[in-house]
Amino acid sequence: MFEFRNVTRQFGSKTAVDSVTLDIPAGQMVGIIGRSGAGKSTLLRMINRLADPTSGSIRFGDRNVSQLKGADLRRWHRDCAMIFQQFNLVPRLDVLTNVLLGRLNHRSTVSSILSMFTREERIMAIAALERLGIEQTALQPAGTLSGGQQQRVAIARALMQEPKVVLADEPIASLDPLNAKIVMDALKSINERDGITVITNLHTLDTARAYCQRIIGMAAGRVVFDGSADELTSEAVHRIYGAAGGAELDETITSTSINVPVAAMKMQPAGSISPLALHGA
Ligand SMILES: Nc1ncnc2c1ncn2[C@@H]1O[C@H](COP(=O)(O)OP(=O)(O)OP(=O)(O)O)[C@@H](O)[C@H]1O
Repeated sequence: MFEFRNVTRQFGSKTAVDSVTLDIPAGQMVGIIGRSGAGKSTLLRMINRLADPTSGSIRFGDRNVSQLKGADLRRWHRDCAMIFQQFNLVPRLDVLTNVLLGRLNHRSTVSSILSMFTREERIMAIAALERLGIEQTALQPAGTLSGGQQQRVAIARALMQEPKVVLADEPIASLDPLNAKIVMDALKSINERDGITVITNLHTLDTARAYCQRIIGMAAGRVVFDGSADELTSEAVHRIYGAAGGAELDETITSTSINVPVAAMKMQPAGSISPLALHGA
């Protein structure tokens, strides 16, 4: 269970996250939506301690996440895996080794430096790749894979951590609709099958509606919506996307068109704007 209490993060005079108070029970799949600059990434980064709150606190069970240091912080990084828009793999290392790197926080420094992974860990890594449907890429350099495959490797690496929480920062923003669906299906499976809490930033409403049991809408650093897909009315959509700009907003422009048939996407004339180009609109 996460407890956010008046979490605020300032960068100079800019308030990126403004007094956020939330509870997230274990096992939820939560989508955070909002315009570019609404504070979504900063909120996620504070959970993973890539940024610290200027004030307020984030607790997970009996741990005060914002105060963890040393071995406790390393344990937190093990329990809280993060997936990024740009995958963050080591491109020249093979896929299997990239996945095995997810075990580093489980190991002593010496065995990590020597890359001494056990047979069990290698079997576990192959099983994770099989689960994501990319075991045939195990020996390829990660940098030679397509974006969708690389994101699946990143998810396999996250699974190797045996985390309690997976944070995903715009995990499908660089992907075509078919790969976006594969990656979101994988995150949903991690949530439903393994009971892992998943918190993901999404630029797009339709994805949040389709995959997340709970949607949190942010505007100008504040939570302006918190509810289910059914509760996300057009009035709520305007509160989330309109508050920052005031412009009239058509819900379709926040869509990845994850449900658009791939054939239809391919039929677009060269040079036309694909729905994906509208990310962050
Ligand atoms: N390291 C930083 N230094 C200065 N300002 C920052 C920093 N990180 C974020 N900001 C500012 O804080 C605000 C929120 O940024 P954040 O990246 O959290 O938004 P976001 O909703 O994730 O946007 P996007 O969807 O574009 O990633 C923005 O105005 C941004 O410019």
